[in-house]
Amino acid sequence: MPRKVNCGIDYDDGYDDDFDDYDYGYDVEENVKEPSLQDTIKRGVWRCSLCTYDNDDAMSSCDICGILRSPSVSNGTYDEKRTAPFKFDVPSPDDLVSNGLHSSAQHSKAKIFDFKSSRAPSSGVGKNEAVKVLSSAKSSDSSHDSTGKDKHGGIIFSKNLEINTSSGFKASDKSSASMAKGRVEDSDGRSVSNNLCSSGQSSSSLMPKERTDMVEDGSSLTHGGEGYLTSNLKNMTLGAKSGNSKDIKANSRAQYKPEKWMFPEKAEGSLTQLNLAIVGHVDSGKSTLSGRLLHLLGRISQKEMHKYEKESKLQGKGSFAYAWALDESAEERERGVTMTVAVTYLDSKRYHVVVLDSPGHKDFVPNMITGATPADAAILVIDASIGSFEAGMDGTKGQTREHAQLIRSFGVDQIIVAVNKMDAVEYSKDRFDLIKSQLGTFLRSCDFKDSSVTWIPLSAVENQNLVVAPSDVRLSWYHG
Ligand SMILES: Nc1nc2c(ncn2[C@@H]2O[C@H](COP(=O)(O)OP(=O)(O)OP(=O)(O)O)[C@@H](O)[C@H]2O)c(=O)[nH]1
Repeated sequence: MPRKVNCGIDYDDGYDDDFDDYDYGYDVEENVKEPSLQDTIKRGVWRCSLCTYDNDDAMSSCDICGILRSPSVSNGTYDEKRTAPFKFDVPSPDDLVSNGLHSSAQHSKAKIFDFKSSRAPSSGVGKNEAVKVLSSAKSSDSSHDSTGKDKHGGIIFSKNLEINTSSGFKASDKSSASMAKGRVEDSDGRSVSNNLCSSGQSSSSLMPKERTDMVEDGSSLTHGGEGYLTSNLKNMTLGAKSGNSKDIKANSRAQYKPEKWMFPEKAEGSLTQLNLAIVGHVDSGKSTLSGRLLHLLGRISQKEMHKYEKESKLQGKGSFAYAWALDESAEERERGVTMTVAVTYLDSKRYHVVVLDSPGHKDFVPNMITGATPADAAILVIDASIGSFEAGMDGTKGQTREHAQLIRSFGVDQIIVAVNKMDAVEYSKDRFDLIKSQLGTFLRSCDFKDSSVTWIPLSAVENQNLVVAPSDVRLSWYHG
């Protein structure tokens, strides 16, 4: 179940109390009679057919669960006979929420990415900041401008990444809102991913895709890599996700065609949602990278960052300051380990990028599966340090392998490999090339095409190759 990461907006209601973050103006009174349906209709609200929340008449979808308002409810009138036509042989309302409504614009044009961007939330995902996925998995109960040139990778979000999407992920405005996701047991996830790599079948032969390359500048989508990290998201395109015979849910989704009224009217200028999973072995720096990007792109203010730095230092975990923006729970912060999928977003001119920061620890693979399933694209974060990359590639314990397999099984066929912590290996080209060679072979066995993988050497801690070209001379061999 997703939970928003609370960064960016301070819900100060003007009263100097301790509850500014949560004060929605609802004073609890005892013995207050529940308003009847008729009462709510008169008040200019409509009641959600799923969760029964009384929404303001102006809302086109439920503020709590995201279910669309039935077209039969209009102009303040309510036709009781015509409630939402959910049938048992079609996905439930929860499926609609979890599948997402915005990403379902499968034929939508791909647009150029620009991260200089706005802080305004898109209509697609609620007005708050972010969500954090709290899986019900049992384990969680335990204790700028891009001008890429080179042929390697890119500054992290930039060129050459074509995103295919068939799913979405609608984050409701309320933290408590349930974002129902299918619960996938660990064993299932593992067997699916294992089968994936052993199938040896080409995804394209199994699931012909409608893939529409609509990069506005018409630039090539061939990979090899160019630019810094953010510049590699600029050329993303949206189409149908590429699947595989073992694809977890592509088939079931493909069979179902939502009716027209189920899609909210897309306001002019509204953004298309793109779900970006951040995955990788434990401690590879996923949260630090995500936090750094949020900060660099203006989603975390300087003031908030100071707060995280101060608090993390006080707990003797100064190096986790950026990760704290994503890892919010006391336990996650104390252990320095992400346990649930943190969800936040970045807005570009065209896309509302929902960032799904996944846990890397093997105990939390079920959480990763639950939270990252709707991914349209992924950043696979690698720890370049000696021994750490090797640990992630370990056949039985390495989550680099497992996450790559899982992401592919979710239908994601384009990834950015963020070779992080390059500072720890003196930005060595040899180390980068070795990682690229070994991991590249494995990714190929998972049915990732070379042309769909972008490689970027970077350092989240030293802010190298994230949103601008690297300044450290030791990375001069990289021509991003
Ligand atoms: N030297 C160096 N350390 C880094 C870098 N990025 C992250 N780290 C450190 O790596 C440690 C783990 O970082 P996290 O961001 O928590 O890693 P994670 O992948 O999110 O961890 P899990 O979600 O628990 O798997 C922290 O001490 C970070 O400071 C980097 O670029 N260079």
